[in-house]
Amino acid sequence: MSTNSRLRTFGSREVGPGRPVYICGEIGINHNGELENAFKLIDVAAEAGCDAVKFQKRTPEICTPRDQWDIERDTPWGRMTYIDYRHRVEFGEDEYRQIDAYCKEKGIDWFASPWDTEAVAFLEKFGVPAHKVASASLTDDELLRALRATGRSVILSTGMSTPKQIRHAVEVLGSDNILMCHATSTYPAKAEELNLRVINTLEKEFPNVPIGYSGHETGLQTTLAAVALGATFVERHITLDRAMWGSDQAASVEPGGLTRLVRDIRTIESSLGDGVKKVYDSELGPMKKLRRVAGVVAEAEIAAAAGEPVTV
Ligand SMILES: C=C(OP(=O)(O)O)C(=O)O
Repeated sequence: MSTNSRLRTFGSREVGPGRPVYICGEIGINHNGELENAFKLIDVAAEAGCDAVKFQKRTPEICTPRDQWDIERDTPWGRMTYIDYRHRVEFGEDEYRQIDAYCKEKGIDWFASPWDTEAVAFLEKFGVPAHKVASASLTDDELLRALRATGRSVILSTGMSTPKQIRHAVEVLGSDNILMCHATSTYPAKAEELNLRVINTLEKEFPNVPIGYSGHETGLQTTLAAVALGATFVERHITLDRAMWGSDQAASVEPGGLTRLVRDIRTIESSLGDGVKKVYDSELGPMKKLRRVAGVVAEAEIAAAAGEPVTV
């Protein structure tokens, strides 16, 4: 762990205030069980400049309630039972070995949200840089304890959760290794239900925890607003095509949008600065030309004034 209590280690990178926003393209199950789709989505994320891609890892027999197993549904692969479908969209060890090798080749991190403790053990075999707790798992103490025991950084998503449940999850996980994400768990989420100021509420309530944002809205503006409000981690679902089959595709970002999102996040974070009022050297020319009453113009005085509290 870093000496700065609000920085977290994700593999070789530090995440938190003062560090570049860590941008994660959530593949989830938008690969529809096809490794080729996963590779294409990894390409899209790497080319857009994302730091990571993320998957969801479930042990179907544990995560699917027993009374749902035999319910039949139509899928692109024909009519099948729900448990067979859950297996159809789940990658196993061989596929994840290939994903791991491909991400290394592309220079992009990968990790996942384990939905059960067996999935935690599975992911641990790969030395992932972090784990994520999906909002749906925030109340699963057994899973949280297994994640804490890994000693890795854990991203805790807080959609569909009350403040009391969030505080309890933080107690179970401990606050030293977690990064918390504000989220609204509707797909797609309406702008008026994003409540982005919660990012600042969480910052105040958990002063030693970096705060991020996991978005399910359509469009990009509100995710950019989350960065302007201080999100240190951003996650959006990504897709090859929003019209593809699958429950998350419609609320996902397509390749062109992802490129713009990463570009604009980088611009916004560089524009936020350090909050210290100063006169830039580049402003001296316009100052000389435009200011009728000279005021303080000596460069030494300008340099000395940088960082002085502004009193109005
Ligand atoms: C659903 C997930 O997360 P979130 O709650 O942030 O959308 C996930 O990580 O699998």
